[in-house]
Amino acid sequence: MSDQGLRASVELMRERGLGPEAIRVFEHYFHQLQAGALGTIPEDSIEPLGDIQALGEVHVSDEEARAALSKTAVIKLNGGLGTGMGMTGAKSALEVKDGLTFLDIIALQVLALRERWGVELPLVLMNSFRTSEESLAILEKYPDLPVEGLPLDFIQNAEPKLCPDSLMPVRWPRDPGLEWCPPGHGDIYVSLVTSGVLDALLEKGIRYAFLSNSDNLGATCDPDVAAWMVEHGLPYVAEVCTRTKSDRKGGHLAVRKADGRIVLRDTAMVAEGEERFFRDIKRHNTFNANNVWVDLEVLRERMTQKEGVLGLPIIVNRKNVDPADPSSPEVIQIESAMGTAIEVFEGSEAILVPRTRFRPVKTTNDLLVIRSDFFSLDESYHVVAAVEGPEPFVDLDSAYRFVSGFEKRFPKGVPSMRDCTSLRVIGDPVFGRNIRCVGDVLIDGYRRVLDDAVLGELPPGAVPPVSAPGEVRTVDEHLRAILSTLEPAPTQRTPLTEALGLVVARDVRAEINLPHFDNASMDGYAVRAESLAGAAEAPLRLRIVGEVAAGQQPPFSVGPGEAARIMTGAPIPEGADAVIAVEDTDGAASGEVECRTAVRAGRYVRPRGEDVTSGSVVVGAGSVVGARTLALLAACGHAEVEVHRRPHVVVISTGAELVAPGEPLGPGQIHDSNSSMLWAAAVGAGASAEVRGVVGDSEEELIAVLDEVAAAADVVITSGGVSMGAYDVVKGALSGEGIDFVKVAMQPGKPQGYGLLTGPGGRQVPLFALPGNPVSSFVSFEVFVRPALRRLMRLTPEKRRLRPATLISGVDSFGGRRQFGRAVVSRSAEGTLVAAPVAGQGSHFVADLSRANALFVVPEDVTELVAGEVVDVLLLDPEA
Ligand SMILES: Nc1nc2c(c(=O)[nH]1)N[C@H]1C(S)=C(S)[C@@H](COP(=O)(O)OP(=O)(O)OC[C@H]3O[C@@H](n4cnc5c(N)ncnc54)[C@H](O)[C@@H]3O)O[C@H]1N2
Ligand code: MOO
Repeated sequence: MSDQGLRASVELMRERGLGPEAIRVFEHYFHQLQAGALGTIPEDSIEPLGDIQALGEVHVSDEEARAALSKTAVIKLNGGLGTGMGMTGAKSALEVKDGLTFLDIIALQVLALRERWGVELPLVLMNSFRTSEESLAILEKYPDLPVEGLPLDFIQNAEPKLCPDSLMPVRWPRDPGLEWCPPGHGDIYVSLVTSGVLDALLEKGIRYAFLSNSDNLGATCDPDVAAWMVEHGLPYVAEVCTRTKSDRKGGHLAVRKADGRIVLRDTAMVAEGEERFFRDIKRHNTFNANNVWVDLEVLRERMTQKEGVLGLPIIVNRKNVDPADPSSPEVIQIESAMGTAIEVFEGSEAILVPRTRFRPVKTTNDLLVIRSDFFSLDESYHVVAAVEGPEPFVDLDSAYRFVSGFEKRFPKGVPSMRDCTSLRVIGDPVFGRNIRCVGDVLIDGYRRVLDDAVLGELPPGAVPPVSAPGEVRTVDEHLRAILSTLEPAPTQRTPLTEALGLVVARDVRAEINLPHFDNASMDGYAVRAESLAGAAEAPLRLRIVGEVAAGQQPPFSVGPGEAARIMTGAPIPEGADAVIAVEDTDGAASGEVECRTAVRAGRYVRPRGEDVTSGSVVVGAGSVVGARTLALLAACGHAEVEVHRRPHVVVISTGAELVAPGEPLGPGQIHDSNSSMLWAAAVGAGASAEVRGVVGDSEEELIAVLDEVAAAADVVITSGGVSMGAYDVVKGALSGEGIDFVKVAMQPGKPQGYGLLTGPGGRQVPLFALPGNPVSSFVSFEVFVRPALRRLMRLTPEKRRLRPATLISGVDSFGGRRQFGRAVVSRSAEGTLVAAPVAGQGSHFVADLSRANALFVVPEDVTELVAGEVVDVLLLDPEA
């Protein structure tokens, strides 16, 4: 790697008009990147943060508060585009509450604070070039907002995205705007200098700045924190909140052993293999709320000293040049995080604040809760909960993920959530006006929810119309919930022999004719048909002018009275229009050949384009690649075909009792049979699969393994650890990680977990947590995982066909659960199917499972079937 990449980048930055500080900072990080810096913070270099000041215990007089606020400015990070919610403009322009956008609320919060405390309290946005105009237009509504001598915003710097190998600036002519990225929010310190805002603030006597994200409505400029900072003469204060299981992925503060300074370790800064320490919420028990207070004088001094290079830890972010297109080339974005500046200042402190100061709106689930009556805006435009207790948990289906889909489905406002503990929506119903959610609500499969509906509240003894979380789901509800999260896998050009069983993503056209040229279908002699007129009555002799074998191009032509010896597949020579088979001649190799029959023109000639004409569609989108398709594609000369990518499944078994087959059994131990079984079932369904092995009963170990596999797996299947036992590790580790644990009204397979695991770079990986009993695991695979894999591969039908079969013996079943029994199904003499249930129907009978070739289905409302009754069966093996 040479400095060529750096020179080219700097050149581009100059052309774009970026200032010397921005370029110096880029150079600084570029050299670090070249030197292989990863910006990681190893666990053994830090100690947990330890005891810190809690905001609740800070006592500040009104005078101190006013004094502190009078020297403070509010700066909002406002470059976010809300791409995660399908937005393309400024995220803060989204209407979030009572018809107000984030920016309206921010402006009103600031104006209210000014009035309450009689202070100037400037508000400044750090925009990107894409958010500035739209944001300032919203703030125009507030003529009193601007403060003399200060702009309402400044624009953050930009830098080129780099090619990972050459470190050259990436070129993306399709959309050159995507060749640039902001250098992370750590750039705020540089941009404050380059924009002149830092000097302007200090000139006005503003000494402190409160920095926070504009999508965090809890981040109000709290006078108590300001006063505490002033009282203790602190250069820098970071707000942290107590960490819960659902904050395992948020960055945390820690103390660096080497110099005792506080450092921030964000997700991207975790050393390989150390995820489990990072996620250990007992060890690192607070997270960084990204609300930061800085002494601007100290900042200026430091920036001057360091010529604008604050030296924040580098973050090497790997993305695709077009973030919306995962198949676009990978790039490196050099970034830094605002909060890491904590390590730069001697004497920085952290303060523990209530979670109400961390209320970001990252998803439309968050948006629903904020918009609802669970929260209201008080007279200072602070977001306050209208009722006590935890916020409702909301999980909307994928149709609501983008703001556009969300607005369309709540055209008359969001439901009342004051009395709601959870709301899950499966499917994509449109909600009417004035709807109330009470308790736990699950909406599944509705087309619309009517005006004035009360959801979840039922008179005593009534049967719920839909099941609520924690209660029992039907098999169909659970499958629908799973499938609603899945879309066909991205397409990929794939070599022929790797495409077997995959679905063709776009029509394939022939670029040549088949046959490619007129050729012989018999060994014999190429002739002009007219030369042999009359040969049937008396043999005729033709002069042999040459010979042509398959693979040759004849350099001669065949005239009247002439013949050329020809082999099957060889091109017909010019002049000839038919072939006489060698059997109808004397077989001479040279001189003259005696022909004993006449031939019509075209006889034994396979004309060019007879099979396939160039330009025609030979394999249509949607067809499944099999041996015959491969023959055709290969014949047409295609080495690759564009198909939906084969999903890669990783299988993990859990349980301390498990040992691998081949290992001796200790007391209480059993062999792991689910790993091999689920691996084979996945491969049988068309996926590629790998066995990751056994994880014992440690949550930390499981999380570490999942962190690792989430980087490459397309689907993860775990078995075991999902029921009610004391060591149910999967349920323990993954509840609150996006995985839902439910009971499904089926037997076997009642306890089930499913959800999307978040991997590196926000990759969403479907995870199935199947029950441990071997038969339960197998049946769960058949009923839930196989259809899901088929959806990813775009194979149809997703579910196995049900066929009628006559039971040859009776069976009992639980009422209220759909039973999937195991049976041997065969054909009767009349050709109908008969099903013989295997003897062992318990969830642990592996031998009877292996004997069976079908599952039979006993519906939920049936408790007994007698011999001779007809049941639906799913045949597990293809019929010959
Ligand atoms: N009190 C309750 N207990 C159980 C309930 C319940 O509702 N309340 N549900 C039962 C049902 S139904 C099932 S199914 C199982 C599911 O159990 P887990 O998923 O938690 O699985 P484990 O407890 O880890 O194991 C169950 C069983 O399967 C054996 N096993 C586990 N993994 C493997 C493997 N890889 N290869 C072979 N065998 C395996 C394990 O040794 C246990 O015997 O819970 C019931 N309990
Ligand atoms: O429902 Mo469990 O799955 O009986 O074995």
